[in-house]
Amino acid sequence: MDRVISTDADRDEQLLEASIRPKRLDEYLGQQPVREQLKIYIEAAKRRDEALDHVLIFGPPGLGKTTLSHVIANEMGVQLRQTSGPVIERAGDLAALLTNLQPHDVLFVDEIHRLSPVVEEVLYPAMEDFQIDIMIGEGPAARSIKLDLPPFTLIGATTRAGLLTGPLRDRFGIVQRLEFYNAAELTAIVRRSAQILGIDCEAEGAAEIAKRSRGTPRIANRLLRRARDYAQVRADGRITNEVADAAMSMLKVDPEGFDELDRRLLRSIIDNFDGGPVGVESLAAGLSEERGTLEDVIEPYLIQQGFLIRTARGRMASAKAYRHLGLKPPAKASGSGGDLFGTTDDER
Ligand SMILES: Nc1ncnc2c1ncn2[C@@H]1O[C@H](COP(=O)(O)OP(=O)(O)OP(=O)(O)O)[C@@H](O)[C@H]1O
Ligand SMILES: [Mg+2]
Repeated sequence: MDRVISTDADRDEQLLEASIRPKRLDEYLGQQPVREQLKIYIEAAKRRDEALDHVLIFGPPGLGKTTLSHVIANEMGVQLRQTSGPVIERAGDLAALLTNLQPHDVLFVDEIHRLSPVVEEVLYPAMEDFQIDIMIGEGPAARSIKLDLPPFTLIGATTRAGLLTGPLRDRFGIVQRLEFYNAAELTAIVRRSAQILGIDCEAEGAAEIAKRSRGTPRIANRLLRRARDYAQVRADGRITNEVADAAMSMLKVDPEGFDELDRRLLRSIIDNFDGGPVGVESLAAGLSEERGTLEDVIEPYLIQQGFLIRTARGRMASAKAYRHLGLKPPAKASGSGGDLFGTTDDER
C-alpha cells in the first residue's frame, strides 16, 4: 500500500532527503536530551583524542537515526562507512569493513538487530578490544589469527531495542532513544526544509503540516512537498494554513495526522474485536498487514498519542479513539487503562 504518511523512503525520496538532511548537531532540531548528551560525549572524546564510544540509536522509522549517525561523524571530523545488518552475510564481510577503517572512523550499521549470529560473534571482540579473530585456510591446516583494528566507533540503528540480543546491547557505551517530535519542533523542521528547497510556506502553513506529521520529520518533509504541489496547482504557490489544510484533506490525512490505515486499525479493534483487548497477530491478520509493520510503524504513534493501549492481553482502543472516529466510548473503554489492564512497556 502506498501510504502518504508511510515512514519508508523510496529512492527519489532518499536523494531528496540527502539534500535537506542536517549535517551538524546545531541543525539537528528537537531531541534536546539526546543532543545535549552527545555534545558532551563528542567534545570529551575529541579532547582525549579518542574514538567516541559505541552508540546505539533506536526509535521508530523516519525519526532521524541515519541523520544523527552522519551528524556524529561530522562533529567528530571522521569518515562514516555505512552498511546494514542483513547485508553483512559472512564474518569475512565484516572483517573487510573493519580492517579498512581509519582510526576514530564511524562504522554505521543500520538494522543492527538483523545481524546473523556468526557475524555478531565477530563483532563482540571488535567492539570490546578492537581485535578480530579470523580463520585462514580450511581443514586440519586451518588456523585462526588475531588482527588488531584501529579504534573505531560502531553506531548501530534499530527500530526497536527489544530486538537486540543482550550481549550486543551491553557493548554499547552510549544508548540513545529518539522520541516523536512535538508540533513546535516539526514546525521548525518544515520551515527549515521549505527554506532549503525554496518553497513559499507561511508560518501557519508550516504549523498545520507539522501537526499532521505523526511526530516524524520524514513525514513532515513529504507532506511539505505534497502541499507545495497543491499550492502550485490550486492556489498561487504559497502554502498558507488553508492551502495546507486542503492539501491534507485531499491526501486523507486527518487532523491527528492519521491516514486510512491508522483509522482502519482503530476501527477494526472497535468493530471486530469489541474494543479489545486483541492480540497483535489477530489484528495484523484482520488488516492484512505484517505484524512487524504494525508494531514498528503504525502502533508506536497511536500508543504515544493515547489512541491505542497496549496491555498484557493485547491491544485496546481508548475512549479517545472512539471519539476520534465519531463514536461513543463504551463504559469499559479507558483513557489511561494501564493500571486496570496491566499495561506493559515492552511486550515482546
Ligand atoms: N532532528 C532532525 N532535524 C531536522 N530534520 C530531520 C531530523 N531528523 C530527521 N530529519 C529529516 O528526516 C529525514 C529522515 O530521517 P532519517 O533518514 O535519519 O530517519 P531514520 O530514523 O534513519 O529512518 P529509518 O528507520 O527509515 O532508517 C531526513 O532526511 C532528515 O531530513
Ligand atoms: Mg535510516
